[in-house]
Amino acid sequence: MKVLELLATQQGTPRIRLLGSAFVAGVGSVVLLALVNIAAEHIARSGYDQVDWPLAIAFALTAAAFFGGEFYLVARLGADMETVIDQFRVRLLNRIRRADYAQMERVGQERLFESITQTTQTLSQNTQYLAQALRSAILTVSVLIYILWLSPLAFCMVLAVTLVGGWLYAGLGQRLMERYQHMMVEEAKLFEGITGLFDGIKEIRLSSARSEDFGRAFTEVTDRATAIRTDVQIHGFQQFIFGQVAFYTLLAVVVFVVPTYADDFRHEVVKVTTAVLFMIGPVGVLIQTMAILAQCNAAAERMLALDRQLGAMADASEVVTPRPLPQTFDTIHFKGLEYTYPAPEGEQPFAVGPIHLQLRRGEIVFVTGGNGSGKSTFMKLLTGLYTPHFGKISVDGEEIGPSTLKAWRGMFATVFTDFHLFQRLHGVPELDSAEARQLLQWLEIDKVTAIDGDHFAHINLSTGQRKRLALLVALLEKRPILVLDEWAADQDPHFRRFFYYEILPELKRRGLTVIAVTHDDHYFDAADRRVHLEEGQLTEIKATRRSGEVV
Ligand SMILES: Nc1ncnc2c1ncn2[C@@H]1O[C@H](COP(=O)(O)OP(=O)(O)OP(=O)(O)O)[C@@H](O)[C@H]1O
Repeated sequence: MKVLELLATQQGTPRIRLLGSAFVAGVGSVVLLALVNIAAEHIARSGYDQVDWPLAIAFALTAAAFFGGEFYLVARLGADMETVIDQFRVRLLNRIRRADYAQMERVGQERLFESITQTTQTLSQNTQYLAQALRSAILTVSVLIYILWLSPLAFCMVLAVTLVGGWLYAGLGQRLMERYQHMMVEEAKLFEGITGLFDGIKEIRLSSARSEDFGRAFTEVTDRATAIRTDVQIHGFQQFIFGQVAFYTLLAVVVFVVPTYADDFRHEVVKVTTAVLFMIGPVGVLIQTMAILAQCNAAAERMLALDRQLGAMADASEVVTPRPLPQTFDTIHFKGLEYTYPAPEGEQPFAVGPIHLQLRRGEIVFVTGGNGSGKSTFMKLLTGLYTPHFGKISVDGEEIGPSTLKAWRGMFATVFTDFHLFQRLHGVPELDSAEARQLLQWLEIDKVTAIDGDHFAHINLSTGQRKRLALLVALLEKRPILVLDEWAADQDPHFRRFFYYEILPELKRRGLTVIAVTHDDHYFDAADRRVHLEEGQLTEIKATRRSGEVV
């Protein structure tokens, strides 16, 4: 059971607690059943004249222990399950934070998002059914043990029918589970389709051909999802009917078959039949919750598989002891850096490099190149998001390896084209509110937002304004190298000029090294150097500074 495996990942002793309360509930149920049978036997033998107080008190005490154990079992399982889901969600998110970026890109964010949210939701919504299924399983096993005590032959036959029935039932369950997993995959595609509709609503509105094509494709996806969902329901019901048939077969075996082989069974037949009837409730609940249990099991399996998958994707820097790099540097060397994307068979993969480049502290370097020339890939290589397949990076002669990778990444503050602006200033060391206010004014953004404690008052702004806030965060991070990817593209002409001729020189004066991807050929003279990418190959371009100096 993957659910129990998942439960075992929780710190503390949830399994021992569960087994303890399960034992109390199981033993309690059998003693209750035995007391009822003993009382009935007394009445049958001696008639009824007054309440059998010792038996009645024993019944009341056992019932109290039984219900107490059951209550604890159900309540604890719910609480333990919630805790384990919470711990596991945090564990998965931590694994994502520490996973290799390139591998994460390959897996795809939607898949990870869907896996984490859907599986935790399935488990969280069904914890009460899980507890009921566990309680029913315990009662069933306890009653079977009681039947063994009453009549070994009846037990063997009941067990044989239960095992054969259980085996066939499990086979049906396996088929149900496969279909359920298939259904989850189809539903994930459905979810992706809906996300695509909202994300691409402009593109869809503007092209009726695209809109119709999208509609057709989406209908195919929903049809498939509906068909597999119906199939899951049919298989779930088939399994339910089979469970009922198996139960009545069990009763028939007790009443018609066992007495044929055991002469003295007539003394026990009523007790065994009572015991089998006592099982009706728990077995019924087990049957009803089996489909839910299968869903929870599939969800738990996906969570465990995701955990293993993310564990195997751990970033190289996470498995070694990190070492710091000097706070300042003079030169950075890139020697023969190469990176190739995996490509489908028969297709030419896109490759960047070999790149040979030397960066000096305090330089403003522009990176130019046409669309798809590899600028963003180069930026990811440069900042350590991608690990080069060949070549090396060294800072003042010290080669970057897994142990210095974190420190290397820590040298960069970035604003990528697909940047994300967090409302809270995560990771900004000792926020100086006077400096933050000055930066807000300098970046001409103080009229539309403010910094309130450790977060921005508003971030629901235009892309250009949000980019200014992202730049502000990057500057507050106080890293020696600032990487900007087409930062000025969303700024108005006034602020674009201000950025190239005021902001960049001021950052240089403050000692920052700036590496900026840009298409703004009017402002190429704002850079100290320009490197150009074409089909992944980097070359240095002789540039003329504003002053007329050729560099
Ligand atoms: N995640 C990826 N997986 C596979 N190939 C990729 C991936 N990202 C980029 N590529 C390939 O690398 C090429 C260069 O992409 P890159 O984003 O680096 O170019 P770019 O110069 O930044 O382009 P643009 O100016 O359009 O943003 C793309 O054309 C694509 O073929």
